[in-house]
Amino acid sequence: MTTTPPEPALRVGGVHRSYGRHHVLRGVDLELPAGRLAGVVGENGAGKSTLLNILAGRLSPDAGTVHCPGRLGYCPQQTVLNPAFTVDQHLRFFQVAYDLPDLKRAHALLEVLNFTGYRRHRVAALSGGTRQKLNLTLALMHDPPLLLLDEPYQGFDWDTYQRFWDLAAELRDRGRSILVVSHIAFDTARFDRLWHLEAGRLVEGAGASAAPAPTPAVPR
Ligand SMILES: Nc1ncnc2c1ncn2[C@@H]1O[C@H](COP(=O)(O)OP(=O)(O)OP(=O)(O)O)[C@@H](O)[C@H]1O
Repeated sequence: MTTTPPEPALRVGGVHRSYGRHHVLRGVDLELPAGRLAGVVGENGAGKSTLLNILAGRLSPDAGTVHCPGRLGYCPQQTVLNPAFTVDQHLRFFQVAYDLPDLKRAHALLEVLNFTGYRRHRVAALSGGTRQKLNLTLALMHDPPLLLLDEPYQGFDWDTYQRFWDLAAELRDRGRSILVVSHIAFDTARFDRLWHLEAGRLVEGAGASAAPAPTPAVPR
């Protein structure tokens, strides 16, 4: 009896994207199986956010295909939060948008990321790191099979940075696929696969922007 290999969570082929005459992506190919934690690193301006926007369906490629059979969670580099609303109100809006029966998972994520105490605080009054915790929670709270995370640990303190990686490992172990995009990758050993976005294409391996875990590797 032959068994069909499981469908990858994400399959990308020959993606090109230009802004005017600036040809940013020049044939990106990528396949992400279920239950993998993968990274894309690249210098500032390499096209990482452009790629993630295309994968998330927020931007059209000029050419190429993106196949993603399930739901996805997208954590954008720029938080899309309303400063006038509280953390709880954001959770409620996204509960409706995701059609979730309850907020159990969202509240568990608040605990994991250690910001339950801010539930009634308005976004305007939150620190940058706490806003990013909310940004990440909104991307994860519906527990999708594929996560696209753009600079997800920006602004995190050391403890939260560690909590982020524990959470990512737990999601991976539950079969979720995670693609983390960053201009710099400490702790490269945490990734099952790592690509470098270079001259508009993905090159497998650490590449110039990746650094082995320095001591101390504290993100700022
Ligand atoms: N809307 C736009 N119009 C014109 N050029 C753009 C636009 N968005 C991005 N670019 C350009 O495309 C290139 C890639 O940008 P992108 O934001 O994807 O890079 P990045 O790798 O995510 O950078 P960073 O690490 O600084 O976030 C840059 O040169 C940028 O100036």
